[in-house]
Amino acid sequence: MELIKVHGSGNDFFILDQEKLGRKISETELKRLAIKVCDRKHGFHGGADGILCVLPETRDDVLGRMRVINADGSEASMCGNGLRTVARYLSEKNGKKSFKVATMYADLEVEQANELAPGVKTFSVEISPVSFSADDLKMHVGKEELHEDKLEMLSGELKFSAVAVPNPHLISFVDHETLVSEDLGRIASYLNDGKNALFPDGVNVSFVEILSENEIFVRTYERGVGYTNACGTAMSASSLIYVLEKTDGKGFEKTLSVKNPGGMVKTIVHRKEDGNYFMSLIGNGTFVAKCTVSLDEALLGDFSAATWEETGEQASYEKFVKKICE
Ligand SMILES: N[C@@H](CCC[C@H](N)C(=O)O)C(=O)O
Repeated sequence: MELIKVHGSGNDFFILDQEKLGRKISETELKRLAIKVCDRKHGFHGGADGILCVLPETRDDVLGRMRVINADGSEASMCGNGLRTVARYLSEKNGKKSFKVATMYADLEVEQANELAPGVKTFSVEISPVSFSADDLKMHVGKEELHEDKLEMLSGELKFSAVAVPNPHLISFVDHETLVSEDLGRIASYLNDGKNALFPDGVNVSFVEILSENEIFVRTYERGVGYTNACGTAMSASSLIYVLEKTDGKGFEKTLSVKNPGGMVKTIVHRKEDGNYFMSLIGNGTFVAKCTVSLDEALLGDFSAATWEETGEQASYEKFVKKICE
């Protein structure tokens, strides 16, 4: 089986192209594969945040389908950082620069963009559909929507907004001290324990610090994963809430820099004529290594005979991160 180790802002994945596998991988195998391969201690080459399974599509403008399997084997409806890497994969496979990728709930527009820095392949992807409704969020907080509201059961101080893009996100604007505190882990691990009444299906939780008018920092604890270097849908959701709550709506169609522990992306928040929102998420789609591993051995967690061939792209990405941190 061929795998490609990829990342978007340090949010890392293995791409598995179902078409190249030769046989259909079963649901049980896919879940088990994600758990085994992604394990940070015993997985393949340091593990990953998830597996991105690429499946064929027959429609002309849709070049493929992306399925997102989190490190714990659960399936997510979307993955923004992952979609950039899948967009790049399908772009190179089909020799096209602009097309659509099917995801669980929508066919999303993707296109190659100007490189963020020399040697850093960059893609822009659509993040949508957007919903604030408790039903779509599978949220039970006694309110239909959450917009900068307190949730006393989580914190006496913090205010939260909730939005599905379409995976669920809970967002709080905080000061720097709170951003780096243990509060994020405490709140997010409780909300993702599978037992709590507020988000029984879990939720991605982000703390956001406003750095300047056009710059925010987003730190995320992901459902099904834990702390990540970055979460693309969280950065898009945070950008939307930022524009709605902190710019009096003046931030639409403006490019925002979104810093994260793994690097930086750009976002643009759009409002359509029908009043609906969508975001453009622009950032790296880095291929770290091309790998081969036997599926049967991977399912047993045995990677002793696997191969790992670095592409050399990571060096350019690290140079880019060094520059933005100066
Ligand atoms: N890292 C992703 C989101 C992956 C899915 C998430 N953990 C969930 O369960 O919703 C991103 O870049 O958006």
